[in-house]
Amino acid sequence: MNNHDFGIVGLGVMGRNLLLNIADHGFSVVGMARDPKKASTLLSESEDHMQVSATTDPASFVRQLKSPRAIMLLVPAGKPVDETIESLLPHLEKGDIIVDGGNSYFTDTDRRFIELQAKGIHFFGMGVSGGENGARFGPSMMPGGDKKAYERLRPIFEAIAAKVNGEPCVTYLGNGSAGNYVKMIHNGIEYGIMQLIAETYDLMRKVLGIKDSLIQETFSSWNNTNLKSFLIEITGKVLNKFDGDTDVRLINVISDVARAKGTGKWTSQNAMDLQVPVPTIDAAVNIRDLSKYKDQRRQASSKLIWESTAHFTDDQTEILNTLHDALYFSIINTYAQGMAQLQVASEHYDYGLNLEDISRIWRGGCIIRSVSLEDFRQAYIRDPRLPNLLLDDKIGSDLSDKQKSARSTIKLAVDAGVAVPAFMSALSYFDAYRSAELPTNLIQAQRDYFGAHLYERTDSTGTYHSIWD
Ligand SMILES: NC(=O)C1=CN([C@@H]2O[C@H](COP(=O)(O)OP(=O)(O)OC[C@H]3O[C@@H](n4cnc5c(N)ncnc54)[C@H](OP(=O)(O)O)[C@@H]3O)[C@@H](O)[C@H]2O)C=CC1
Ligand SMILES: O=C(CO)[C@H](O)[C@H](O)COP(=O)(O)O
Repeated sequence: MNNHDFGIVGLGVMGRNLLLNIADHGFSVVGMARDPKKASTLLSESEDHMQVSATTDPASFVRQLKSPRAIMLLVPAGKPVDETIESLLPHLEKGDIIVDGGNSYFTDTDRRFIELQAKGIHFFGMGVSGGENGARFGPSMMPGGDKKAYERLRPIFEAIAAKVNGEPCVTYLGNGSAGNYVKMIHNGIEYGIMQLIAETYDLMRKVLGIKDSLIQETFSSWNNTNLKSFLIEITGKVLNKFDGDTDVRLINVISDVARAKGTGKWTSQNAMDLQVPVPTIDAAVNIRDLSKYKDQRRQASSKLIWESTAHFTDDQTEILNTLHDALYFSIINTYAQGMAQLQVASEHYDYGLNLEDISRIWRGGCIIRSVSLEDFRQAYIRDPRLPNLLLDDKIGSDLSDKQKSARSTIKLAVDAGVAVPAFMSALSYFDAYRSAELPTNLIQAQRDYFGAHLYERTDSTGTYHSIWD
């Protein structure tokens, strides 16, 4: 049998669900897993109307696909991707297409493209977002690279993508590794927003002393405001889950040691390389790292004492409104940082990104989907080369109105001694970005003092050195 339209290697959370989604849309599919149990799980989850087969053998997998073959990889990033490609290569023919749908590092995608091009195999990276449910019922997908190869598979991806107002949340994004790069930034923004939500929850429980049920109700109700988004929605649901064994809210028995697969760290590392500040994403990565020092944090908690001096006179509803606006302000600042990184990266790597397209395909299906994405889309329609969302008149004036809430929230946290690094970094980013003058003239002078590194003057061109003593 060699009649399947599409094949996926890696039948874990993403691969299995994406394959079932594709089959649900009338395409015939084959999956490959090394573990036979995963192959049989795919078959057991497929429905009568679907044409699905599964195998553990690369040769049989490739044989079952129509030529030229369309194969997607959904295996962990790094070595597993190279190993999987190696296992398939002996069975492939020129003209076949491999799509890497995992969270691969973008430079790996560039390398693989060159290696596979030399063998006549089309290869492109396509970030996929939406988790388990998104993969099964409509993800957001971020393809880049080999445009002709993408065009051949476009009908499949458009059919399975999430739809917003009938528009599919997938579009060709740009050259080379653009697809994996854009997904990396998506995840960096995801880290920032998740950290901001976690800090909001911390302020509610530790500073405002709000009981669990009201915290849960508050997040749920915020999903009916301008904060409406997937991450706010699931926060309400997460906080409403009770532990079957202990009858307490599950959140209260989950360890605070946070794990990470690396895409947030990559965003920060690459931002430093490109000299684009993304402080809220950096803060989110830092706190996940700090969370791992549980023993040290325990010791420090009994040594480094601070008695809260926080006091508030506003009633609870008013304080929660302030917190709401502070969170909104900080989330928009986080998107602004990630989008600014995309704008710079687009030039630097010659991706040719269109930020309106990216905002459009992030409106549905993905983890950072939110109602604000439509506002960003409109901002990029007004100015496709907008260097920073904060410079858009509408977004800028909205944030200027909300900044007061961010300031009072941070004051409250500082007085209470509760860490809010993401809130602080978002406000500092905003304040630094809106400063026509920064104190970095002093840094220039110091550099010239100790290292004759030269400085520029505000009143004339050229570079200068002074004898400072
Ligand atoms: N989970 C999520 O929410 C999301 C994940 N992603 C990305 O998608 C990719 C897949 O993630 P996910 O489905 O969650 O991962 P899972 O761990 O659930 O599944 C990955 C599958 O890859 C196979 N695999 C593991 N190691 C190797 C290897 N060395 N060679 C070949 N196959 C291997 C395994 O199957 P077997 O051992 O049977 O071969 C496994 O089932 C990753 O890059 C991830 O970062 C992207 C978006 C969301
Ligand atoms: O890509 C994703 C969502 O968009 C994945 O869920 C991602 O792997 C989560 O990252 P981490 O494990 O580092 O929190």
